[in-house]
Amino acid sequence: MALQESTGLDVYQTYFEPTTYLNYYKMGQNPVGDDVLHFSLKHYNATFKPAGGLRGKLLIDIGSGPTIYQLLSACESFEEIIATDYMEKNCLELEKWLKKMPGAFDWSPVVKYVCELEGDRDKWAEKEERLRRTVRRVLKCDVGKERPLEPAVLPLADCLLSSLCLESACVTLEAFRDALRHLRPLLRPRGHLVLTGSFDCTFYMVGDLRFTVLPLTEKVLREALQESGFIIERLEKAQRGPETLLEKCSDYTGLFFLVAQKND
Ligand SMILES: C[S@@+](CC[C@H](N)C(=O)[O-])C[C@H]1O[C@@H](n2cnc3c(N)ncnc32)[C@H](O)[C@@H]1O
Repeated sequence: MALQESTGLDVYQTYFEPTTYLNYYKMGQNPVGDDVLHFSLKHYNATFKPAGGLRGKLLIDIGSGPTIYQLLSACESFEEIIATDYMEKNCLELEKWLKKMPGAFDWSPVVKYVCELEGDRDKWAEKEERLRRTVRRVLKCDVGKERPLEPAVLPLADCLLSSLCLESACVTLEAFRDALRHLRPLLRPRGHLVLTGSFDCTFYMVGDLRFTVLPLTEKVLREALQESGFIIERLEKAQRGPETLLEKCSDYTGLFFLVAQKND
């Protein structure tokens, strides 16, 4: 037990406000959100590119939060995507966008940016529709459990993706390793894990509220993946963008994007 809830208080359920968190992803308005978007979208684009990129039937996104940016490239190369989160409120916020409900977050600047990376900015509306068709379910998930998606029974995934989730969900290294161990059985043999996160981060703010993060180093990250039965194929890193340095909403020093393969 070393998740955020180990204090007895379920920090995410109690305090995390999806619409406030989404302010990070108003492109051009939040330097930290832009830092994350520019870095990760570039690497998602390269990872899921049509020629030689990862592809398959099922991709499961772990700890999606209220966000869809992480799925915009993958929706071109996977037949089905399942989004998941620990919080019902985040799942509802995702459903709002998927079902085009009033008040849904406007992802179009981010979708246009990804379409530009893919070579045709004008295809953004088509891509939004494709993603809405491809995300088949939004499920409850808890990486602290041996079976994170229980009671759902799913086929083995060809790819697991998780962005900025594990180091937020786990407050100790032991819990981080356990979470990787819990996720592994969801993946088919030789399936891929696409993981993004931050280095040396101890907190991030959502509005006025502070969320604790497990500070990761490259060494610790590599060891945890190896011990959990993953072989890292690619590890991309970037230092925190200079334009973010005055921002006090988080103390991360850099970002990582990795692709690893389940080793059996
Ligand atoms: C920093 S947000 C990341 C959201 C999104 N993936 C992104 O890239 O912006 C951390 C997410 O982890 C989720 N989370 C917290 N504890 C969790 C747990 N035990 N299992 C799964 N997800 C969890 C939170 O609900 C939240 O959506």
